[in-house]
Amino acid sequence: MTTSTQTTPVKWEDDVLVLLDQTRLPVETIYLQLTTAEQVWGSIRRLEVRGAPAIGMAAAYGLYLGIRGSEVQTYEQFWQELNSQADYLGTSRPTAVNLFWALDRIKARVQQNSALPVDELKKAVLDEALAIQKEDAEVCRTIGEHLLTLLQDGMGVLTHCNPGALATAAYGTATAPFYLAKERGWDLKVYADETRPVLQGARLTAYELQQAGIDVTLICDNMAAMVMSQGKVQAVVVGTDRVAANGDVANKIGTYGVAVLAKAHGIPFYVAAPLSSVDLATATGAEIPIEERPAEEITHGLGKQVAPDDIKVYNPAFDVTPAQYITAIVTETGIFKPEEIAKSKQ
Ligand SMILES: CSC[C@H]1O[C@H](OP(=O)(O)O)[C@H](O)[C@@H]1O
Repeated sequence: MTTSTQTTPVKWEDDVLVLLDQTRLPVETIYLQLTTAEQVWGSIRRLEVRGAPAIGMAAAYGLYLGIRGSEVQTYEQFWQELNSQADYLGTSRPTAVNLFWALDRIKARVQQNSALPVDELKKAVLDEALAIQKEDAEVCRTIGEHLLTLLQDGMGVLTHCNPGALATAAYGTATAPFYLAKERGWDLKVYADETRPVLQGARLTAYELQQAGIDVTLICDNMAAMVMSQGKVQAVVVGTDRVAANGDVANKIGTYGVAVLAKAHGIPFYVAAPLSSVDLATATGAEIPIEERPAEEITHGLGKQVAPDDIKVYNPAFDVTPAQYITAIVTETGIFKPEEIAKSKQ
């Protein structure tokens, strides 16, 4: 199902979790071999694996790595160990709800099979992790099909951060229509915001779309208004880390500003959201936990000091775009007005 031009960020091979180290792209292609939950926790925290669906997939495999060597004998002991490992992995990053969704899904599978011996419960954990990854590729492709109905051949489309194949099992969420458009011979012109501070747009989106032969142009974040005013962009499509029940959307820092600009220029602003990112238990965006990251990501952003020693820094990794700025949220179940996002799960 995956096209050969896409890079796979997460693989389960020979009983080892293999992650493409996204901190080294686009200069180096390095694969990490992980065998413990602690290693997975560190990889998620350091952004070696990142992007909401990919974080969920990695955590799912991490949960298996955390319990596979356990010597517990009874279901009760296994359940306790599973919960302890899941709680630990859940502390790696706070904003992308896919992390918690994946861990909860595995716990539910174990609960449903509580009569099985421990060895078979372990196998069920791995099977569920594999299923999560397989389904994600299908989900992303379906989101892409829906998004394509909102776009037209020849359009300019702006995106922010990396909601791409590198963030998912395949296709990406917001980038899925770009891959599908390419398959159909359409000519979409993608504008990728570089996405400060750690440049996922420049390092990852520009890289993966270029690798796939998709027409992509890299711009600095502060060029989006100019590009829109010049009529180069007819739609914005972004990903998300969590959608609240009222249609507010958390995504990479800077997304809110792009949404305001899009509204000011009369450009539709679409959010691609797998249902694993839709969190109806969180009422509004104000309740979404926003990760704050180390000051060094700003003061030494490109491996070089670019700010004075001991400067005060504020580094929120995400912002919340209020529902009023969002034209539609696109999930695998269809296209929804933000205020009607609950219908996506019915
Ligand atoms: C489809 S992935 C959603 C999301 O993940 C990114 O965050 P990060 O790279 O920090 O994990 C970004 O917000 C993308 O839009």
